[in-house]
Amino acid sequence: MDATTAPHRIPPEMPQYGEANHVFELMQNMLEQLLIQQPKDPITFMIEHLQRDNDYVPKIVILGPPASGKTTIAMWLGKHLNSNLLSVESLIAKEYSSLAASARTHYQKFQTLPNMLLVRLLQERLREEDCVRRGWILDGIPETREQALLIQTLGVSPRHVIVLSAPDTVLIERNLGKRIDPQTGEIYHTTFDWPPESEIQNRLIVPAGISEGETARRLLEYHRNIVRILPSYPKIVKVITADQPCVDVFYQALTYVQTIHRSNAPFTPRVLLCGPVGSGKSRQAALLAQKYGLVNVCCGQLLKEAMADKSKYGEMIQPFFEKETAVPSYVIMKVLKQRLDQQDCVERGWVLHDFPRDRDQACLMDSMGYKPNRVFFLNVPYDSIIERLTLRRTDPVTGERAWALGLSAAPGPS
Ligand SMILES: Nc1ncnc2c1ncn2[C@@H]1O[C@H](COP(=O)(O)OP(=O)(O)OP(=O)(O)O)[C@@H](O)[C@H]1O
Ligand SMILES: Nc1nc2c(ncn2[C@H]2C[C@H](O)[C@@H](COP(=O)(O)OP(=O)(O)O)O2)c(=O)[nH]1
Repeated sequence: MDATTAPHRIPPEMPQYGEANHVFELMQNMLEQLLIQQPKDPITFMIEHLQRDNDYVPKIVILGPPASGKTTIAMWLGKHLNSNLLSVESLIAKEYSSLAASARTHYQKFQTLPNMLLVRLLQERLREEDCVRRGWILDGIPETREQALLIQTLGVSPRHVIVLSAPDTVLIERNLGKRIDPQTGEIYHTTFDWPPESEIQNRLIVPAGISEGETARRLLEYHRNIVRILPSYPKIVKVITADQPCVDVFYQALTYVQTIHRSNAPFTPRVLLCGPVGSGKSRQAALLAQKYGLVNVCCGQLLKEAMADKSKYGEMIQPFFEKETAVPSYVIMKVLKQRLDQQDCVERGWVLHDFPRDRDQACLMDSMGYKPNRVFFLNVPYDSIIERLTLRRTDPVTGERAWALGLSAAPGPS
């Protein structure tokens, strides 16, 4: 096939640049907001969106039955992440908002809000600069599937949804000990979280709606709704047991909200296997190559092939093999570059082993622009390695390795 009909070669720098700068996610988030907000002037909107650079601010929903600790965890997360805590109470308490004023009236009468009113209140709040810049944490919102769907049509999509769970009996018992500081809004508990300062202790109040009957009624309401809400958030829900100390719940929640979900960006695996001889690099490389369609690149094998082909690098390598001395890193890197730049490695990705073997080689590889995006270090006890190496057999024809115990050999490098 001549150069005019050969497929267009994607230079390896392109996918690497896209991955390193999260270009795909950047464009995907901007496009998502563009289609949701439908601004009159898309160009200005896109420029402002990109300048805001708020694609990774917290967008968290915390759901759970009464007394499961939603507000407690939401408050602690809000402080830790410097983000905004939004609950029904905080939304209707908003000042200088006619919407909030009418919501307050309705809430005082019926202790609940119509779905559309709540969602419009939420939309008004999320558009404010602090929520745009520092993200938000919804405490107990949405309460119903209808609210979840309405919120989604507004384009408000959380990145992480945490669902707290605990047995009803535990929650009914727990709620009886709930106390609130009217000055700060902080939540305490007569048994699990009692403030040390006597000044705070003295001013704590017993909140409404914590009696056994009231909690049981709210639990019934919650169980009926939650099963219909969760399907709105496939793949981003994490259930955390709330029947454990608050601090443990908090740290599990914090760990989860700090994870970044896999994006839909095209991903070319560039895997590096490190580890002592006999740790299983060749075997794992062969299995990874087989499973994910990667190119299995064994550095040692490459050097032998270069010598067998009597290529110019092969002639440079030959003397070092004959004298059984280390081949200079820059020569190895040239052979490696030749292989990793081939179309199959660029398109399918690669799994490399037997190189780099030291820091200098790793820095050389990095400086040449070959940056693995997954690195595994195989750590095996010394005795196991000795046993494996004594039992290892290599096929002189195919180079495949197997165990003297008859373990089938995984396919060798390609
Ligand atoms: N993991 C926990 N272990 C023990 N007590 C907890 C735990 N989490 C919260 N609490 C206590 O339980 C009570 C209820 O907590 P919180 O108000 O945060 O729950 P909630 O889910 O927001 O409840 P509601 O939905 O009724 O507002 C508080 O007194 C709080 O201190
Ligand atoms: N028990 C056990 N043995 C393994 C495993 N991976 C590889 N082996 C065996 C197969 C080989 O005979 C020997 C060394 O494996 P290898 O893949 O050649 O090691 P490496 O020198 O490439 O790192 O150990 C493994 O995961 N478990």
